[in-house]
Amino acid sequence: MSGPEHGAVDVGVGPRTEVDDPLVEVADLRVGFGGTTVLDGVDAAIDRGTFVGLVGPNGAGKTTLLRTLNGTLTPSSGAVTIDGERIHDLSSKAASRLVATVPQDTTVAFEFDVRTVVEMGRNPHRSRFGGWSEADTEAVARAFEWTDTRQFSDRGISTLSGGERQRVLLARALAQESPLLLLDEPTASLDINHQVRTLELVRELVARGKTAIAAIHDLNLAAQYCDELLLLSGGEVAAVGPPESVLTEDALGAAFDANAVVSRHPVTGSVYVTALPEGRRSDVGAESGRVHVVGGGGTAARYLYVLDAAGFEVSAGALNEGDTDAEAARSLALDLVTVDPFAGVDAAAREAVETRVAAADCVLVADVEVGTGNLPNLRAAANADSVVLVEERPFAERNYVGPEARRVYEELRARARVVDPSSVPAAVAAAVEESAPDGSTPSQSRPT
Ligand SMILES: Nc1ncnc2c1ncn2[C@@H]1O[C@H](COP(=O)(O)OP(=O)(O)OP(=O)(O)O)[C@@H](O)[C@H]1O
Repeated sequence: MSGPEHGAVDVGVGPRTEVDDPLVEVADLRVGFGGTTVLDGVDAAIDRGTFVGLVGPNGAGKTTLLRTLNGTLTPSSGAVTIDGERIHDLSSKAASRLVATVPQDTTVAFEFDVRTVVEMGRNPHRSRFGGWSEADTEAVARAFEWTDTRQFSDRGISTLSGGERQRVLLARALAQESPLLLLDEPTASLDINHQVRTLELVRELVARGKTAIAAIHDLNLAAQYCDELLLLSGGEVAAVGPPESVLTEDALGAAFDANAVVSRHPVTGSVYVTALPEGRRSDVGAESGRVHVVGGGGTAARYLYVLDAAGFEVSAGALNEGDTDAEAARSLALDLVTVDPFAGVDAAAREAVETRVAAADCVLVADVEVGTGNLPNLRAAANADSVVLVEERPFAERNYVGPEARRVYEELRARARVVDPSSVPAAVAAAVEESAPDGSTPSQSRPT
């Protein structure tokens, strides 16, 4: 496989072995436990300087593949070659000079202090009686700095939180200075800030020539950060290639048995997967009826995607120009009412919103802040003739700007149906059906 910077890539689905400059080659790998085959004929070739995301459902074999790549598990047949060396023929020290691993389980068997744990990353480079070199000191210092863990260096490893421990084990792996870095769920216990920092760091290391393979459950993070994805399903490679060629609705349906809509993220531009509730896959693209969505600040973007993909005629607004939800609506070519940022909803925009609300078979109010900018939208929703759905958030947690905002929102909520986020598409479908009784067709034409 090759990263974007490596020129032409084959975007076809299915295992590929033709790459420009492979660091890792996996040939017909079979791995089993007892009588059960877990990896069944896996082929892969991974270019230097590529960040590959290993994705797939629980039990697909991602961890097993990583543990076979680093030599911990021995395959029943097939081979793993890293930098021209068959990994299973090497001593564990020689293998550790080629591959470093950040494991999923961050438990460390003994109570070491953090500095000692990070320094262990240098063991593969040191001779039995060799002292501590300048290169060792520098590698450890860099690893601390990159992972923002120096402040833990004197603490016992077991006193750290799961996320802090994960960063320390990343530091140990970086101190190892191997050309290949394996990460098993590197963001699983990290807060959102450290998730992004960790993946940005991996990207930076990859830009400097390292090759990284990470098992990542979050398909959207994987799509955003990885050059290529390898989708494992039932121990086989179901698809491999750039994220947009791997994360297709059909491939996700087959591998995860999931009802998913694939679109583009309005801010990052990467492929974006939204899981739909069970049982609605057959309705993708098949729904009809008009839905007006009140959102703002990114609260509504995913509903705009999901409802549009389901086939509804969706309008949105009024939203500030440049707002994340406005961008999402625009990228989907939805019927959008916008106002200039901070200008407020003027009379023309209010009328445009009221026209759309009146024409809608259902109005959906996303988890918005209740403030001056949104009041005309919320008033229009409160006066709608059709079913109004409000995404639930406890009153106490809402941010009201003034008593009028609270009054309008309470009025709205008193007449609206409260829905939880996972049931929005189903609730909209039911609401639209109610507004078109006896099989009549819900409205389809756009208000002008
Ligand atoms: N030591 C073992 N003994 C027996 N079976 C095992 C062992 N390790 C893994 N398995 C089985 O192999 C299959 C693949 O497991 P693996 O951990 O590689 O999947 P995974 O894709 O990483 O899953 P997850 O997403 O849940 O972490 C599973 O069915 C698992 O139960």
